[in-house]
Amino acid sequence: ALPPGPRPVPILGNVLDLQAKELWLVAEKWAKKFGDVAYLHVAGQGLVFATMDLLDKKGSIYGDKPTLVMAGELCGCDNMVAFTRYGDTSRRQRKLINQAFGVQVIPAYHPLIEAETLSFIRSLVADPSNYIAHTRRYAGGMTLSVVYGYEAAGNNDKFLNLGEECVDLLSNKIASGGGIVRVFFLDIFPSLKRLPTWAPGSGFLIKAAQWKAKMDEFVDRPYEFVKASLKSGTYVPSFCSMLLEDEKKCTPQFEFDLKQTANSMYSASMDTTITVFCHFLLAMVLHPEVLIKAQKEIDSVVGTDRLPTFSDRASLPFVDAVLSEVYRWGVPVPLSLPHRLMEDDVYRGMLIPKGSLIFGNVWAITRDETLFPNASAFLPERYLEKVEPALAKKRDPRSYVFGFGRRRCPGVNLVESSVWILITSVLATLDISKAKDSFGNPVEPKIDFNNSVFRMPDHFDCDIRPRSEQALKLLRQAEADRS
Ligand code: HEM
Repeated sequence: ALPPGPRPVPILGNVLDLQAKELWLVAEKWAKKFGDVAYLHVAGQGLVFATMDLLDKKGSIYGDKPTLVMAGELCGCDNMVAFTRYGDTSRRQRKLINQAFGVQVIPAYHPLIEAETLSFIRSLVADPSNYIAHTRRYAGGMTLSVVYGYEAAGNNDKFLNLGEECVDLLSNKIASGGGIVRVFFLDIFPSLKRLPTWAPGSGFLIKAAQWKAKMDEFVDRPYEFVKASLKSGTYVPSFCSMLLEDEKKCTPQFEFDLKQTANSMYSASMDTTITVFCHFLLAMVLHPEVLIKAQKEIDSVVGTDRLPTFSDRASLPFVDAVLSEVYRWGVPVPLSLPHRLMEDDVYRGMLIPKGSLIFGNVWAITRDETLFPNASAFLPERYLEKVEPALAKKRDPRSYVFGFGRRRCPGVNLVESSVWILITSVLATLDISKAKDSFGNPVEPKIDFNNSVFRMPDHFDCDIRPRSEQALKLLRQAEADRS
């Protein structure tokens, strides 16, 4: 039999069950009611919400991606790494990413990451309320630099703006998780894509053509920048320039792979990092006791005469616990990205049909009270407890917030370094608290989630300021040392 799930209506199935703005909240209820696998369908297309290691265990049959008519065929995103079908292309793409961001390569970027972190903190001090734009500049600027050798010109840079626009199009219009039904409608009735553009209800075709033009620009323009700078000899060494130097290797296929992969690395780095940083900020605003405890740890290990560096990490276990809890409590991608099952599978006697789309029910895992007592509370201390290695792995948010199996996020090594130094440096130099109204009373942050793929809080007010004169002096000093 199929796994259990909410009762479908005839023909259209569970369309109505999938309409929620924060679909992960509903998916958590399914996990409670139906267990670790819930099955739904939309006009026969199976959807599985899984809370356990289904996706990891049989990687070879769970590593595929769906062909999405809207995102792929109509909007030209089918060669983005997160959408490529499992096989030679996805293997070639992931090999390239590993060359850029494999665990052994990351230390080479430490100086760049430290410089970008410093510039991020400077921007936060100068203009604290624009923390989202600064984080985009930080994460996007870093990937633009590593991948294309391109230095972004401030927050208003043309490639950063293009990235912002296209990632938003992609996650909220073209391939949204919550708006899943919109995608499926076309995937289930693909003949709709042949509607003439004058036909009633065909507005989406015109939109798709506009979106495709934008997405093509997003893929082509930064790549053309590298090619042009290589030709004129003005290039700054980068992942692309390094691979393009060897002309013998530059077959059209290779260039196509490189261009797509470079774009995927750039596009995947921004909203993810913004989401994680916003959750960190929010946690600090709501939990001043955690902020103070983390600052004390940094002061006792690093002192106040220098900024933290990567070599301090092993001596800062509480800061590491804060980062783990930010991942778990914030859940940046709460339903992960869907995988496609390549053949029928039997799990605990239940049949999961070939072609089903499998969503990691990551939100439900993070709210599981047996793994995380008092799960909705922000409690970094839970990660300081010594537990059996197997349980520690199960509780480690890195086992699920970066996705699963053969499609697990290949940017994770970069994130582990860049987000760690980012929050450690912020804790060392800045104070974060609730915003104040005109009478000086603290204002509760207003939290809302309106992005369907990333659990990204809308902008909320908070107060960010230097911790002390000494912290400002250190920042100025570090800047002078770099220039
Ligand atoms: C805090 C930041 C990040 C988080 C939380 C995150 C999370 C994720 C998740 C949940 C997936 C889906 C995995 C799956 O389908 O099972 C994913 C895929 C991906 N991520 Fe990340 N990511 C982050 C940053 C980055 C960065 C900086 C890069 C740049 C290299 C990156 C590149 C990718 C790519 C290319 C994929 C598609 C992989 C594939 O389908 O084979 N991510 N990420």
